[in-house]
Amino acid sequence: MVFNIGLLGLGTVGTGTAEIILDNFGRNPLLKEINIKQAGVRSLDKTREVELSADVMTTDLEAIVTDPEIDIVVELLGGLEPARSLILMAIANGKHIVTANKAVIARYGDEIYSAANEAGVYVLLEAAVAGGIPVIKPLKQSLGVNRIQSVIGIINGTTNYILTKMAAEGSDFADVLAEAQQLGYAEADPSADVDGGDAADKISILASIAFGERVKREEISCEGIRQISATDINYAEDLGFVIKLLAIAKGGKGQPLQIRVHPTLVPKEHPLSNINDVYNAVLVEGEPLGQVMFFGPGAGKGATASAVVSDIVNIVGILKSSDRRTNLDPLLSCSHQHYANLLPLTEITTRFYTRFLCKDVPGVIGYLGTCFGNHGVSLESVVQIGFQEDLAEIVVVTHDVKEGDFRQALAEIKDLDAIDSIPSIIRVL
Ligand SMILES: NC(=O)C1=CN([C@@H]2O[C@H](COP(=O)(O)OP(=O)(O)OC[C@H]3O[C@@H](n4cnc5c(N)ncnc54)[C@H](OP(=O)(O)O)[C@@H]3O)[C@@H](O)[C@H]2O)C=CC1
Ligand SMILES: N[C@@H](CC=O)C(=O)O
Ligand code: NA
Repeated sequence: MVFNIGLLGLGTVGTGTAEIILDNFGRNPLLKEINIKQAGVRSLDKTREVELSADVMTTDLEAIVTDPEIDIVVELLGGLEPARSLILMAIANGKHIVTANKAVIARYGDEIYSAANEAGVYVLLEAAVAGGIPVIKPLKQSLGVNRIQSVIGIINGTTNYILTKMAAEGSDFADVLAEAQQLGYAEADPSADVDGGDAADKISILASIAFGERVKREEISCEGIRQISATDINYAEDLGFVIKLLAIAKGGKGQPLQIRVHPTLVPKEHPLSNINDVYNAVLVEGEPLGQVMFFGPGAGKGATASAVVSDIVNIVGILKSSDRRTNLDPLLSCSHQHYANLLPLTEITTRFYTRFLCKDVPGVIGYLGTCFGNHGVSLESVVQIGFQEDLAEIVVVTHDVKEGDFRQALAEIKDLDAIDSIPSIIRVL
């Protein structure tokens, strides 16, 4: 049998996908039954790393998603439009979908999965979260009977690459970002990586699967890494931490979910502290399983294409074994009905690292302690690290506190005469 694929996009991931399909020796035998019928791109004049015949290449993407001979549409364009409309049009034409596009699923998953369920087609997206690491399918299937308590991940390769190089080599932020772009890790608009939006897209998808509810993407609190300085990386190191961009989803026991993305001081003995470069990791905690961690390459051509093609092969396997399209496998499809209630950030409990620049007047540490005490914030450590010109640099790490109480204490501290500025506030795992 031959299963026809329509590729939308032949960039980094599309090229990797075509390469695996065309070079099938020693891989899953089902690959031999997969044919790339069309590949849709923006420009036919670009030199391509992969050779596809001229009649396969097209700029007419609508013709691909409406082609009656195409069984599976593989969306690797990125961005919201035309990706969303093409996916919906493909579904309306009875095509199964494989996509790596977390941005479109995080925002339009509701619309896309409702249409797919109606049409009796699959929308598989293993490549959309943590690139080549199997995490979507394991969460849905292998871990599906657990009550999930938390999903904590380093799920953006670009920012992990940048933070690793800044910490290890003292590299400049802009230089390392350019390297990550060159290596094909970054999004077309890299601010999605750097400002945390890509990780927020991904954690909204993971949380939705782990906790069985839809998540409104716009409700996820999200901070990126632009403000992380060499000073904080060095102080974190001295205090026994590394700085990572974490995506955190916690819930269970009928409580509202908390979902957030922010740079975090991770203790060096924590398993996530050792995840470096473009590698990603997702730490899942559930009952009765306990902890399990998924680790591997989170971006890049081959790694991401591995997940894309595995999803294609999954659908081919189903198509070969059944012709009843209306009975979707519940472990591969999405049947969420309601939206989760998210806990406001002011209600979450976490530790904080805060760096203050203070006028070098007697008793300043005492003033800080009093303000924090007024709001029930207890301190794990207070260190006067050094001086910046004539200002004393003081670093405070709190115990677990409610974020709202901590912010109120900071508002009071900002008004103290002795405080010049508060250059950094970073949560601690
Ligand atoms: N790169 C990575 O490591 C990873 C990427 N992803 C996701 O995979 C998807 C693809 O990413 P990536 O391969 O890096 O992106 P690229 O920018 O490298 O490739 C995009 C491809 O889509 C084509 N394209 C884009 N817009 C249009 C349009 N309007 N009309 C026609 N063709 C269009 C481009 O055509 P042309 O070549 O002619 O310009 C190009 O071939 C994104 O959703 C991304 O988030 C997921 C995991 C990892
Ligand atoms: N830009 C993304 C690509 C994979 O999803 C990343 O850096 O992780
Ligand atoms: Na994945």
